[in-house]
Amino acid sequence: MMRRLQKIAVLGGGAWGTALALVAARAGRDVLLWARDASTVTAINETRSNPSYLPGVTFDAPFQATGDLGGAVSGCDAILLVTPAQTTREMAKAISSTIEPGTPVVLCAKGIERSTGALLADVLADCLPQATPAVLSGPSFADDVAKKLPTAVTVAASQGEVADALSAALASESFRPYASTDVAGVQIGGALKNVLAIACGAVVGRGWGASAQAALTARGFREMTLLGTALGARPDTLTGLSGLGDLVLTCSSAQSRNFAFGLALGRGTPVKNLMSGGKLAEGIFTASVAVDLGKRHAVDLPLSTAVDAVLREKIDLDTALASLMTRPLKRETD
Ligand SMILES: NC(=O)C1=CN([C@@H]2O[C@H](COP(=O)(O)OP(=O)(O)OC[C@H]3O[C@@H](n4cnc5c(N)ncnc54)[C@H](O)[C@@H]3O)[C@@H](O)[C@H]2O)C=CC1
Ligand SMILES: O=C(CO)COP(=O)(O)O
Repeated sequence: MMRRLQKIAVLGGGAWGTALALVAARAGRDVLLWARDASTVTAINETRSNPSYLPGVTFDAPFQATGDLGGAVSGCDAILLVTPAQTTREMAKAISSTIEPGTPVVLCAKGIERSTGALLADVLADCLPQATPAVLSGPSFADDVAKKLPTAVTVAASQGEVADALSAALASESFRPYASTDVAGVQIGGALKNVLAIACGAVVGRGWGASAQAALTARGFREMTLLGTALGARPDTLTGLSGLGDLVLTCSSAQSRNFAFGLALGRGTPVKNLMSGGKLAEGIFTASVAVDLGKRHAVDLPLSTAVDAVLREKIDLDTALASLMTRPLKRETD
């Protein structure tokens, strides 16, 4: 059995990093959060809150923040990496000289590296080979988690005992991790659901109705299943919390930033206005790389392709809908 993981470093001072630091602190761990922005470090240490990212939440369990990355990582038992997906490589490189061999690094971002098409665990294997990669994903809004609302997620590592130890380190009465060994499957569900949530938001924003929203969610799940299994995901992972569970959450709630992005798009906000600034919507980055992966693995991804084409302003939403509705008829499971 693995030893208890007591000292946890959380890298990333945004909404999800802060919520996960609270999760670990509630579970009785010693937590140090690293944030890039000095104002976040000061707010966490002096006001027990992170008003820029989690307004209205005062922490109910103790943890400290620091701006010293090496100091946060040095001597820790596990690292939760919670910066945006596209920063994974630079973050992994930045901690490579400090991390102890074998330390679990839990990928908490939801995305695929845009420049290479690599899953984030493969990015870690590439530039931080001394770490033990793990993934945490599932239906979990940072705000809900920070407010101690009941949440369940999946934690995967290729060695089951690592996944079990991480689950035990984070579990509390309001946060229930399920352990898995399907590292690829857990990553793919979390990445793809963001693209589909943009599409669902657009359907709602454009007023195309709840029937279309449900159809898109179900056909989106089909895309997730086809691409996921082509990339090595296990089907039972994709029907679990990190796949179907998260897809249902983000395809149905404007609390999702990806859904909210699509909603604004559907209501007529131009793509270029939505792209400039605003909240992080990881699906924007994942859409094009999902399409590339689909081509590479000969998997047809009509919904992700439509989202990508709309985001690139190659087609508008009405054209996207028309092209989806008039595709050649086919058997549902073909
Ligand atoms: N917010 C949520 O409900 C959930 C978010 N996630 C995932 O967690 C990841 C992070 O999301 P959030 O924390 O919500 O985003 P956020 O926008 O709230 O925070 C992002 C944080 O990353 C920092 N950051 C940005 N670029 C950086 C860089 N180059 N180096 C270091 N730090 C950098 C920002 O300063 C900020 O502290 C995303 O992949 C998201 O999909 C996963 C589950 C839930
Ligand atoms: O991943 C999430 C919930 O599981 C958060 O979704 P958004 O990034 O779309 O807000």
